[in-house]
Amino acid sequence: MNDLAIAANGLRKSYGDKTVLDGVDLAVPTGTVFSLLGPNGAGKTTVVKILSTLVTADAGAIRIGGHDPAADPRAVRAAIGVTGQFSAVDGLITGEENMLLMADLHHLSRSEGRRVAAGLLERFDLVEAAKKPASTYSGGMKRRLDIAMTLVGDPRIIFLDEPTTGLDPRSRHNMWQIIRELVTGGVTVFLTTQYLEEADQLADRIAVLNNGRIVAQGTADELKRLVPGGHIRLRFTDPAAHRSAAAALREVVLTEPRLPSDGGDPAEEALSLRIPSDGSQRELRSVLDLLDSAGVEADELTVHTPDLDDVFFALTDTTDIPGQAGQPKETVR
Ligand SMILES: Nc1ncnc2c1ncn2[C@@H]1O[C@H](COP(=O)(O)OP(=O)(O)OP(=O)(O)O)[C@@H](O)[C@H]1O
Repeated sequence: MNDLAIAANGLRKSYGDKTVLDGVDLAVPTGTVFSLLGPNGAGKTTVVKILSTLVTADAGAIRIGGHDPAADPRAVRAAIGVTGQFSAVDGLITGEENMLLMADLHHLSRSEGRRVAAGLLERFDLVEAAKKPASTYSGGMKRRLDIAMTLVGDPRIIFLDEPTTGLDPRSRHNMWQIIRELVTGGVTVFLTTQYLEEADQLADRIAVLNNGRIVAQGTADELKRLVPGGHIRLRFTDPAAHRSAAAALREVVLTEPRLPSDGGDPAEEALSLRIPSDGSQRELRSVLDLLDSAGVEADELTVHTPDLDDVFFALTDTTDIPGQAGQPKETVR
């Protein structure tokens, strides 16, 4: 069993009469990626701020790299790196100067600072841009520089608060690669993200935060098993074929009103059928057999297996989305 890089028990935090964290427990083994998911305002950034000594908790026991942030914030700060939603990069100076500034903050000697900065600029593919003002960098380059700056102090635990928000898919994949390499090097990563796919790709364990509490915690696969199974979706262009199929499949088909925010074309949706299914060959065959015996052919057949989106919508309330108050994304399966 790994040592815990991050351990928190019974974290509580209120601002005025608003309870932001209402008894949060977290355990992150050394050398793993832990992802905290939650809707906007769930309290993710507050957790990161507390664990990284920027804010004090009202209650709870915390250990970061074995140190208590309340009793020994310096030891915690020496062990961690934090890359927040708002970058530490100074746009007025060059990438290299930003790096050297960090080296100074970490009390590295001039020559050591230059060596570390050069190595990290190389590693993050910023050598060509190093002498240009950081304000001229793309979003992805700024984010890479931000992480490179975080690594100057060689932290063993890194907090990444929404590291890929606003990045294009290529930059996002580059960032994922960087995170994987950090973990291969033994670093522990605590990641908050709005992208469920990101947690799915990177995290060893995921916790879902909602209304100040952890409502589920586990591996991506464990979380996916918490929500009802997937479904087969059939689409038709011919209303008569749709009617025949609905009659043939009436025992198994799901009558499911689409939610306004699902964004599908209502006319198209009206010609769709959903059949709860585990996506197995046996279930697919029985649906196809029923369609065959009714003499109808679907224009499109897709198999939907539960993903983290389903988990997220099932476990977090969505009261801030008009038309979706308190409902999961898919009402029935
Ligand atoms: N300094 C503060 N004073 C008062 N309220 C605060 C403060 N910081 C955070 N909050 C409130 O605490 C709640 C949680 O905020 P937090 O930033 O932790 O959420 P989040 O999950 O990170 O959200 P997002 O995904 O939008 O960044 C919000 O309702 C926010 O308004």
